[in-house]
Amino acid sequence: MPTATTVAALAVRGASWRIGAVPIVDDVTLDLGPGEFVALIGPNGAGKTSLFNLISGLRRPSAGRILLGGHDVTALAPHLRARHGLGRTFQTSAVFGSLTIAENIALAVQARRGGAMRGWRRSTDRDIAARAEEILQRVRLERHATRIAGSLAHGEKRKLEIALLLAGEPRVLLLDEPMAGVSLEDVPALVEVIRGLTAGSGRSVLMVEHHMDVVLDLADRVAVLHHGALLACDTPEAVMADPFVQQAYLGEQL
Ligand SMILES: Nc1ncnc2c1ncn2[C@@H]1O[C@H](COP(=O)(O)OP(=O)(O)OP(=O)(O)O)[C@@H](O)[C@H]1O
Repeated sequence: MPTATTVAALAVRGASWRIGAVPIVDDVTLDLGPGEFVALIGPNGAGKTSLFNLISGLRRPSAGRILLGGHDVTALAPHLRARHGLGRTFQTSAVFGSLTIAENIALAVQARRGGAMRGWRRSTDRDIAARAEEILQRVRLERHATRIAGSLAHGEKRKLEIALLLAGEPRVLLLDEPMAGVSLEDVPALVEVIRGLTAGSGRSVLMVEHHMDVVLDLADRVAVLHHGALLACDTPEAVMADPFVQQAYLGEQL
């Protein structure tokens, strides 16, 4: 959790989103410190995706603010929030299926470098190749670099999506159900790649995930949404022991 002296990597301040009079996200306040890993949980329909949409800018909050690294981005479009260090994966894939893994990553790095360097100097091919290689290793896909992305199983495709996100040099990553569709035997390797996203990098992660074993393994803190409101946000142990959380989810899968 950020202290008074650190600027939160992501700060959600009193964010609400209503459809008509119905609150879908209800006055949520949540801070993510640099390097912190927070899991966002809650039953189907609790408002997790809607909160992600407010943070990434796909939706404008009815009230409240979103700050990235201390900058108020509430009025900014999604691509402008990316410039403030925000990256988001989607449950649907953004991968070019007919290109290889290496080509997909190199293209993403080139897109980022080309954009960032415009008007000054463009990155050389060698810079791009070196950064693409670094990312390949970080997501542990180096042995599969020449495989066609469209032929990958869910677990590897998910790693590639994370690689494409890393090409954008994000400071805050929003991961939306990264384990969805991934076969059980591929889960541990993907968990290790995701764990590596925050380790030693100062990068922060906010992850929606239904697999509680994955949540408890990865998260520094767990935020619980219930009917759009934040019911609890604490260490995994404290949240699991919280009687309000237990009561709210009695008989429901978290
Ligand atoms: N554009 C929309 N129009 C009407 N209702 C919406 C819209 N988007 C979300 N909702 C409603 O808001 C509530 C929260 O939806 P949301 O998808 O954010 O929940 P969630 O916690 O992500 O659920 P899940 O775990 O199933 O993905 C649901 O009742 C949903 O039907």
